[in-house]
Amino acid sequence: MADAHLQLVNLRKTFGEDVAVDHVDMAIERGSFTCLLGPSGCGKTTTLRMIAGFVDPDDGDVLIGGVSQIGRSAHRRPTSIVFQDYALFPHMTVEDNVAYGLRTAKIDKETVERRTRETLELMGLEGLAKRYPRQLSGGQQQRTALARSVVTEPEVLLMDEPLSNLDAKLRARLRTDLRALQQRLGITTLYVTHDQEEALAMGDAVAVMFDGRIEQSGTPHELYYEPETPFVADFIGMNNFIPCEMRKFAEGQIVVELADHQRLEFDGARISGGDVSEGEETALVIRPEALSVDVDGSATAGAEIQGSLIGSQFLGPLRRHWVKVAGTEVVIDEYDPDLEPIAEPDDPVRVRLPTNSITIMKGGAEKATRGDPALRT
Ligand SMILES: Nc1ncnc2c1ncn2[C@@H]1O[C@H](COP(=O)(O)OP(=O)(O)OP(=O)(O)O)[C@@H](O)[C@H]1O
Repeated sequence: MADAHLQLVNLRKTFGEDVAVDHVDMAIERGSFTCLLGPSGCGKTTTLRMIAGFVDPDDGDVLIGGVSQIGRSAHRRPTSIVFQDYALFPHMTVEDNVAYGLRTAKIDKETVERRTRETLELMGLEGLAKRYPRQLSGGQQQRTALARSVVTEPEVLLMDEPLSNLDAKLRARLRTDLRALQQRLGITTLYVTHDQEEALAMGDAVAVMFDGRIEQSGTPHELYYEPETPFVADFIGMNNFIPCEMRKFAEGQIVVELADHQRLEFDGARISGGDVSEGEETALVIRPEALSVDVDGSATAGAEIQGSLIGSQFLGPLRRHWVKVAGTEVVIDEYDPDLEPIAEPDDPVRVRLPTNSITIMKGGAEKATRGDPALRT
């Protein structure tokens, strides 16, 4: 990376027998907003705490601006952290909470006052300066916590699920505010979340973590459209995994066979996770919105498969269909407001799979069988 500001090199942390963080490498660009995304217990917070200096790694390095932070205590690192519960001092006003970090750094009174005032203004908190945390809404507390973290002008801002205590509407709005603020400050930010929608909406880059490891890093667009592992394909957005066996795998021609012996032929498809050999169990991975369903099934470009309708639901902007294909439940979203129910349950239907939206995922067969219980028959 051209200008990696924060770098994690082979970072590892165990708690007894548990490997919480397993050889993690990351390079975070200066001024960028990077999300560390993963399910509960995958090691996100431990990674953040190692960067901040609250947890010592067993192995590896944390570099900021090329300088190792190992052996430096938390308050000597050029980092600042915003916690999920904000951790505001309840007995201090907003103003004193914000000024706290500057006062403990023994900065002169005038500078403390000026920087506190500027930061309160930046956060739109100037009218609340004399209030106590208990007199603030959740969103205002969150902004105060953020103000307290940026007032010391850290090089790297670390955030651990800072929006998760807020209701859904406010959370969605604050994403935009937070992102705008980070861009104005140009501060390198690592943001931990388990919410994939939040990560896609906010991150310049997203690193997906699972079981202590980084499964894949990339832009939100890359993670959504080019998942490299079954975990990422399943975790980011909704995806169908249709188990199949590779029958022919050659340049310009791919033939797969489903469990009910239907064959599909494509002249090309995205292959993910490595080559799939002939005879290998694999899965077709395809998004609900890329599929379409038809009763009469007039032929179009791309592969088609037969199935039977399980049911349909009207969901406002879309109609969602569940179709059983070779023993697997496939979800299909059609974004057409005029769409009427296409058939009755159990009626035969034809599902179209546009070739350019299919990923053949090595190792996907296992995911397809384990799968999401909601998608299993
Ligand atoms: N101080 C500790 N002592 C023992 N085990 C710990 C400690 N801190 C974390 N762990 C374990 O390390 C693993 C990773 O935890 P971590 O909190 O980093 O995950 P996380 O992805 O942040 O999860 P969440 O989203 O639920 O906060 C978990 O199995 C957790 O139980």
